[in-house]
Amino acid sequence: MHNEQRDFNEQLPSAGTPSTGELDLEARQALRRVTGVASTELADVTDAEYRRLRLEQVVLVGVWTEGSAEDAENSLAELAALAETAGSVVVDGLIQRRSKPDAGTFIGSGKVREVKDVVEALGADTVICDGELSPGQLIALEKIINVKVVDRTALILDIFAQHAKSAEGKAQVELAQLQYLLPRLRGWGDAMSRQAGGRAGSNGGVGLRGPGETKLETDRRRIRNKVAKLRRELAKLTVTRETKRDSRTRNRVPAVAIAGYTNAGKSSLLNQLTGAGILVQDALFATLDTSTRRSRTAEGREFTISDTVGFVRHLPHQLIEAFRSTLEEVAESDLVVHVIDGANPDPVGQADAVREVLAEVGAEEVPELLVVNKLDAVEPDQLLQLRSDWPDAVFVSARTGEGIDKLRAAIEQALPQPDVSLTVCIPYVRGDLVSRIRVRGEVLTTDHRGDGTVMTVRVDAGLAGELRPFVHENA
Ligand SMILES: Nc1nc2c(ncn2[C@@H]2O[C@H](COP(=O)(O)OP(=O)(O)OP(=O)(O)O)[C@@H](O)[C@H]2O)c(=O)[nH]1
Ligand SMILES: [Mg+2]
Repeated sequence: MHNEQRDFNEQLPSAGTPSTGELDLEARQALRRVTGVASTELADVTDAEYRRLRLEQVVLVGVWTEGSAEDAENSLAELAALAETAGSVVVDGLIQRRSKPDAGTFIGSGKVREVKDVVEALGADTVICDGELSPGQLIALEKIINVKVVDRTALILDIFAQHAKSAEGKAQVELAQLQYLLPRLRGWGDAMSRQAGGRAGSNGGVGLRGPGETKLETDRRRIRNKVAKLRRELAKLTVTRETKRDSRTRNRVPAVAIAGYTNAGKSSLLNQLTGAGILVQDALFATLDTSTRRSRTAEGREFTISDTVGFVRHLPHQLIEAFRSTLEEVAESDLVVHVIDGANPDPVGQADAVREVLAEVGAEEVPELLVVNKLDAVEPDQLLQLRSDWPDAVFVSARTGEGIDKLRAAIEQALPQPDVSLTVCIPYVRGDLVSRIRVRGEVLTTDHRGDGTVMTVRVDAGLAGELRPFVHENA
């Protein structure tokens, strides 16, 4: 027990070190450093501090509780893609059919022995379970199988940690990791009883945090402090983001958000639409930071279009929570372009998963434009099926560019339309207003006169308000 605790403690900054930005970085890296997990000896792996998962040869284990065999296989195939994205080699995958996961060991105890045999035969060093397991289940499995056991949630958190780039993204991921970690710090049993002795006894005085306190309690307290600090940092970043968004709202530039399942081709589409040059990868969660580009409709009206983090089935709730401010941007956009990978075996299931997350962040009211992507790679039968499932969807290939013009037109159509018609006389010194009208609205007629330009225009309500002083009385 002592050894296990010591390991974890070494990975946190010591309490007395001055708090600087540098330390934060150090703390973050320290938390993820791999210490003592090179071997798969149980002694090294049973304390469940959040380690950077060093997954090499992995065996996947799933429980098939509902749906068809195909659904279960798709789910495991997705887990395999996640594991590969995290940098591991999948050596085997096993699914057990059960009415529900076993409370103690996730899969049935008989099956655990089989997994152990497979792990030994293949020389695997990690087992990844397709679900979110309780700390107890993870411990029980590790005890029997004798290698590291992690769950889907930890795997996704790890990929996010590897891919986070911006300060905000990193802070969001770290917050999610720590919240995942908190209930998983081990050693409850005897730690708590020692603790109780300390508290209730002579040690409960001034130095409450004295020698009677267990390592575990210290670790927990440090993590809680860190969580509070991250929350404060993120709150500040959220304010900045909101200020930006407010100024955009004031200017009433319509906002389009590209959302969808991970690897659906969201970044590829944004690149096609705007030449944005965003990283495209055949990897899950390649994009974690939203990037926004400006674009114009055929008539020259301006709008913004943003790429967002992809979704996945059973997206860890810690991540949804941590990425809430990012995801809320989707909720506040004027249009969600929901990109679907038409070549995936289960596009409908993926679309449902995306809509679930959208609803959870309050984006279900935003008009949705369905886009089926990867048209170049969809099998003819599946294409027929998709066209009948989603008759209103736009079918495109971000790779070949097919359908992109149609998509652009559909986006323009779905944007809020300028719907206030006015005749205005703009003095020649207010060229700025004329260009704003061109950017945000439509100019129907123009007539240059002595006192200025007389125009009949169609604009949004906000701009109409600004133009009120220039409304031409005897038009
Ligand atoms: N065949 C085909 N492949 C495509 C198409 N669009 C994108 N891809 C591929 O799909 C993979 C994922 O593309 P991305 O644009 O990175 O997808 P994303 O939705 O941004 O993914 P994440 O950011 O990881 O969630 C890449 O390998 C792309 O080359 C397409 O129209 N056809
Ligand atoms: Mg992307």
